[in-house]
Amino acid sequence: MAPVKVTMEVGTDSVAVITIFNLPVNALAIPIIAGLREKWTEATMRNDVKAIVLTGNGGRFSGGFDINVFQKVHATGDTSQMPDVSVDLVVNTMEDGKKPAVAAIEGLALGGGLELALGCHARIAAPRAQLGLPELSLGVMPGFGGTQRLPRLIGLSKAVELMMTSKPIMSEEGKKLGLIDAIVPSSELLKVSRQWALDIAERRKPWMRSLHKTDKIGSLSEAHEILKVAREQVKQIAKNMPQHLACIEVIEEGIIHGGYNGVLKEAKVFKDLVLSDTSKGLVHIFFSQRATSKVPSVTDIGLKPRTVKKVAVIGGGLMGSGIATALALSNTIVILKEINSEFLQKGMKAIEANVSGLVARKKLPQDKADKALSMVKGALDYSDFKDVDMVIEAVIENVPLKQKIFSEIEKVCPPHCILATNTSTIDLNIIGENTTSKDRIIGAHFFSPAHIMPLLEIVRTEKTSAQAILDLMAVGKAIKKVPVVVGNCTGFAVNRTFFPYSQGAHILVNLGVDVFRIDTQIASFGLPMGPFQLQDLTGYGVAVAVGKEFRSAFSDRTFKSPLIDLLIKSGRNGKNNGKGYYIYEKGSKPRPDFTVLPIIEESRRLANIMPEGKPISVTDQEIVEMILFPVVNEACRVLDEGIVVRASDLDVTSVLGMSFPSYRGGIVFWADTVGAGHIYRSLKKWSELYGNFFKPSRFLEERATKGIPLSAPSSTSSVSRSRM
Ligand SMILES: C[C@H](O)CC(=O)SCCNC(=O)CCNC(=O)[C@H](O)C(C)(C)COP(=O)(O)OP(=O)(O)OC[C@H]1O[C@@H](n2cnc3c(N)ncnc32)[C@H](O)[C@@H]1OP(=O)(O)O
Repeated sequence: MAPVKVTMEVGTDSVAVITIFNLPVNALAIPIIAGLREKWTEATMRNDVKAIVLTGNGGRFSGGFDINVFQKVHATGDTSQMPDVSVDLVVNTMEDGKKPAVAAIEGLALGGGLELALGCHARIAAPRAQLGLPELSLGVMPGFGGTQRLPRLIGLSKAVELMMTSKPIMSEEGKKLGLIDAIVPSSELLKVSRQWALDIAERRKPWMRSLHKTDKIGSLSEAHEILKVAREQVKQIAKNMPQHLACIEVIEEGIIHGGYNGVLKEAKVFKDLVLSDTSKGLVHIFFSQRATSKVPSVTDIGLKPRTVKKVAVIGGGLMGSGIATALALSNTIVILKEINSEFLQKGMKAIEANVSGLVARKKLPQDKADKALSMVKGALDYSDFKDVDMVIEAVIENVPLKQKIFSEIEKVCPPHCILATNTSTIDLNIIGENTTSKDRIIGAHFFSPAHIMPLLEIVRTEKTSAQAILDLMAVGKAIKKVPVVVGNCTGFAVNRTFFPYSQGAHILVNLGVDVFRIDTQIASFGLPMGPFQLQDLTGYGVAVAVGKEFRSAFSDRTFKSPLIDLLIKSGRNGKNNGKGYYIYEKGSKPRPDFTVLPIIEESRRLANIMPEGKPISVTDQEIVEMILFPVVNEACRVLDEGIVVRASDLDVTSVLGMSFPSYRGGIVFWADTVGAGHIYRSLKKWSELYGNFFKPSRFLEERATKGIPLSAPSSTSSVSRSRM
C-alpha cells in the first residue's frame, strides 16, 4: 500500500516543502491532518526555515477531506471524530503563523484541499488544475474556512456560484478571478513557489491573509442582493436539501460580523450538516458510484482493457445517433450504418444537431465539435466493418431483425470485435441465438438522450467473456458514462426495477386518485417530474411497447391500464403532439389539461378496480408509497436473483437512470431508511385490498421478518443463483 504521510524537506534556500502523501487523490485523512499540524509547527519553530511551500505528491494537490470519515460519522453519529482543522490548523497555525506559506497546486485542489490552499499566503498552480469547493454535493459545506476565504479572494457572486453548483474551475480561470497568483508549467511549479514564498518572507511580495481581505466583498447592500438572488435560485436547484441555504447563511454571517465569526459559525453548522440524512444519502452515492468499477471475476483477474478505436453503430434513430455522438465526442472513430440514404442522412443530421446543441449551451467549444463530427462516417453496407473493434446495434426492438443483424455482423467483423446491443428489454440469449460468438455478445444499454444521460447499463449473459465486459466498461468510462454491470433478464436492472413505477401510478388513477395530485406528490418527493408528465415526455408508444414486454414476462404482477389506449384513441400523444395529460406550448411550462378528466373517468369505468365503485381515499404520503414501494419490491427480486453485483448498484442506477433523488441515497438505501418492515406491511395490506401487483416478494418478506436491511449482502452466494 502506498504510504499515508506528510513529509517536510528544508532546502538550502531555507524553504520547507511540506508534501501530502495519500494516493490516489491525497485525501486529507486524519493522520494527514495530524502530520500537517506537526510539520507546520516544526517549520514555524526551526530557525533555518524562512518560508513554507505546501504541495501534494503524485501530481495532485488534494481531493479534500477524507470522505471515509463522513461515513464513520454517519455510522456512529459521533462528530468528535472530525478534528478541528478550521481554526486550529488553517487560521492559527497556517494563516496567522509566523512564516509565509505558498500552495503549489498541480492536478486538483478540491474541497478541504482548496481550503488549505486558501489558508496559504499565495497560490501558484500548474496549467489546467481543477479548483473547486464541491462539498454541497456531499450534503455538507466547506468546513475549513472556504465559505469565508473564497468570497474574499474572488468576489461574493462568483464564490457563491462555485459553491452552489459544486463545479470546479480550471486554474486559468482561477488566475483571472484572483484565486491563483501565477500559473507556471508543472516542471517549474516547486521552483517558482519556493521563490514566491521567500519573496513574501522578504517583503518583496504581499503577505496576504485572505480572511482579512475586504476589497472584493462589496457593500453590505450589494451582498444582501447577491445572497437574496442565490436563495431564490436554491429553491429551484436544491429542493428538499438543507446544505445550500445553510451555506448562504454562513457566508452572510461572515459578511455581517467578519470573516473570523464566519469561520466559527461554519465549523458549527458543518457538524450539523454532516449528520443530516441528505449527507448520508449523498456520501453513500459517492462511494456506490465508485464501487461500480469493481466487478468480481472481471476487474480483479489481471485482465487489461483492449483498445477500442473504431466502433460501428447500427441504426441512426434517436438512440443510435445519440450513442454515435457520445463516442465521437470522445474521439472514437464511428461508422453509422443505416438501411437507406434517407435514414442515414437523418441519423447524420441528428448527430450534428446533438453536437451543435452542446455548442449552443456552451458545453462544447466549436473546435471540439468540428473534431467530433469529423470522426463519424456514414455507411449503407458492412464494408467498413472489417476493422471495427465493437459494434453497437441500436435498431427497433424487433427480435427477428436483431437476430439477422447479429448473424451478419458475426461474419463481417474481425474475431476480436465485441458485438453489443442497445436493447432495453429483449433477452440477449435470444438476440444471439443464431451466432457462435456468444462470448462476445453483450448489452450496451444507453439511456435517452444517450449523449447526455450518464448511465451505461452493461448486460452480460452467462457466456459473455470477462474481457468483453472489461472492454465495454473502459469504453463507457472513456465516453464519460458510469458503467454498471448487470445480469440478463427482461428489462435488465434499471427498467425492470422501475416498471412498477408507472404501473403503480396507473393503478392509483384507476382507483380514483387524481392524476395531477399524483404527479405533484412524486415531484415533491424529489423526482424531476411525476409519472404522468414523464409518460407525456417519453411518448405513449414507448409505454405500450414496454408494457407489453413486462406483462408477458411478469404476468403475475402487471396491470393493463385502459388509459393509454384511450388517450391514443382520442388523438393525444403526449409532448410529441402537444396534447397529453398536460398542454404543451412553446415557451411556457406544461399546464394540466383538465379536458383529459372524462377520458380518465372512462378508463376507471373500464378498469373497474375501485372498491364498491368509489374512489379510494389516500394521504399524500400513501400516494408516494403506493408508487415507490412496488419499485422497492421489484428491486428485492432483482437482488434475490443476483442481477446486480451489490445492492448499491441499484442505488446508482436509480439515481443516474431514473433520476431518483441522489440525496435520498438511491432506491434501496432509501428503502432501508424507511424500513423493510413498514414497506412489507404496507404492501401486504394493499395486496389484500387491491391485488397481486402489491404482493410482497419472498426476499422482502424474509428481510422484514428477520429485521435485516435490504442492502445487506445475501448469505447464499448470489453468483450461484445469478442469471449472469
Ligand atoms: C471540510 C471540507 O470542506 C470537507 C471536504 O473536503 S469534503 C471532500 C470534498 N472533495 C470532494 O468532494 C472530491 C471528491 N472526489 C472526487 O470528486 C473525485 O474522486 C476526484 C475528482 C478527486 C478524482 O476523480 P477520479 O480521478 O475519477 O478518481 P475517483 O475514482 O473518483 O477516485 C479515486 C479514489 O479516490 C477516492 N477519493 C476521492 N476523493 C476522496 C476523498 N475526498 N476522500 C476519500 N477518498 C476519496 C475514491 O473513493 C476512489 O477510491 P477507490 O479507488 O477505492 O474507489
